[in-house]
Amino acid sequence: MEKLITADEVKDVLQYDRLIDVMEKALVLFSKKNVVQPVRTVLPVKKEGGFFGVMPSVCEDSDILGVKLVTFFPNNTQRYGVATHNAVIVMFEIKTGLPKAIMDGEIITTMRTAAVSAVATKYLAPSGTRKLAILGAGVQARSHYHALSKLQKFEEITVWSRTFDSAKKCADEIGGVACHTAEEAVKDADVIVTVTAATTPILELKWVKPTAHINAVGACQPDWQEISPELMRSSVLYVDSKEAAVRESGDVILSKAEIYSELGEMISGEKEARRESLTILKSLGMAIEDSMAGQLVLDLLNEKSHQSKY
Ligand SMILES: NC(=O)C1=CN([C@@H]2O[C@H](COP(=O)(O)OP(=O)(O)OC[C@H]3O[C@@H](n4cnc5c(N)ncnc54)[C@H](O)[C@@H]3O)[C@@H](O)[C@H]2O)C=CC1
Ligand SMILES: O=C([O-])C1=[NH+]CCC1
Repeated sequence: MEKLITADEVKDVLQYDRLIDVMEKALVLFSKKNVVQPVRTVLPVKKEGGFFGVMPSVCEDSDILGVKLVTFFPNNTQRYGVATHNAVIVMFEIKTGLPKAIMDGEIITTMRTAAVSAVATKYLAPSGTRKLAILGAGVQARSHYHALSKLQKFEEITVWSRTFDSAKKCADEIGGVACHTAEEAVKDADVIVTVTAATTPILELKWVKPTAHINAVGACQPDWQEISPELMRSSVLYVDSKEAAVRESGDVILSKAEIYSELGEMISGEKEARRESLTILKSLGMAIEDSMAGQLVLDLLNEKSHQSKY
């Protein structure tokens, strides 16, 4: 094995511009059935109310063979002062199957999830978008602000979370305004991001603009919800993977909402980008996103070492 790559090294090279392009490619490859990837294996870790997820993927057309091992321990930040999501990614040579790198997967999880939401927002946000609302004030709240700001400068940004103090801290960091209620935060918002660890709905149909685009990123278990069933059923629903959405997403399963399209099908023009309708991306996270982001990190480290030599 050639490389062990730390979180700092990943952070040093990974940039949203390149990552957003790579995620767009990953979504299309997946929907065109060029990726072999089972729905995530999830093992519960009951004492901490968490889980251990195993996410392998192969894409022979892009020389990708990798796996992410990820944990979600929702009480970590409050109890132990560490991140709630932790991960490693292992990359293998497609030709020989030899392992080529083990890298930190926390930064990649943080950034690739926001980059996928940026891809969806690029196609689905209404014209004249000016206001972004973020529900949740943790790691993904911040990464979503950074990734979505690559698309445009928002005139207004609001943040709501479980406690006003955490919303205020996040809002101060990103130049937004903290709100006391989710309803207040999403009023007139063109783009809404739900990035909470909530397990019951926090966003209602009657609060949102009829043309809003919502990136629904939390609630990745079949009995967890972030979005009200009425809002799910009233929106044009996009998902990263249909197979995963009907197995893993409580928002999809419990509302019985109809899925309109995978993101990859919409990007490649097989399905419409319904920009002027109320749209939701239900994002669960896919293994191919991690493996392709992992390969991007290897490519960027390679480019960096060449630059320093010449
Ligand atoms: N779709 C995907 O690819 C991915 C999804 N996620 C999901 O995104 C969500 C956010 O992740 P992180 O920011 O890393 O977590 P985090 O632990 O850093 O932040 C979670 C935030 O949710 C808030 N929160 C917790 N319970 C709440 C409730 N009942 N109501 C309102 N707010 C509540 C917390 O106060 C905190 O601000 C999680 O559900 C996570 O599983 C994370 C990574 C990838
Ligand atoms: O894709 C991912 O890594 C995750 N999705 C939900 C929790 C972690």
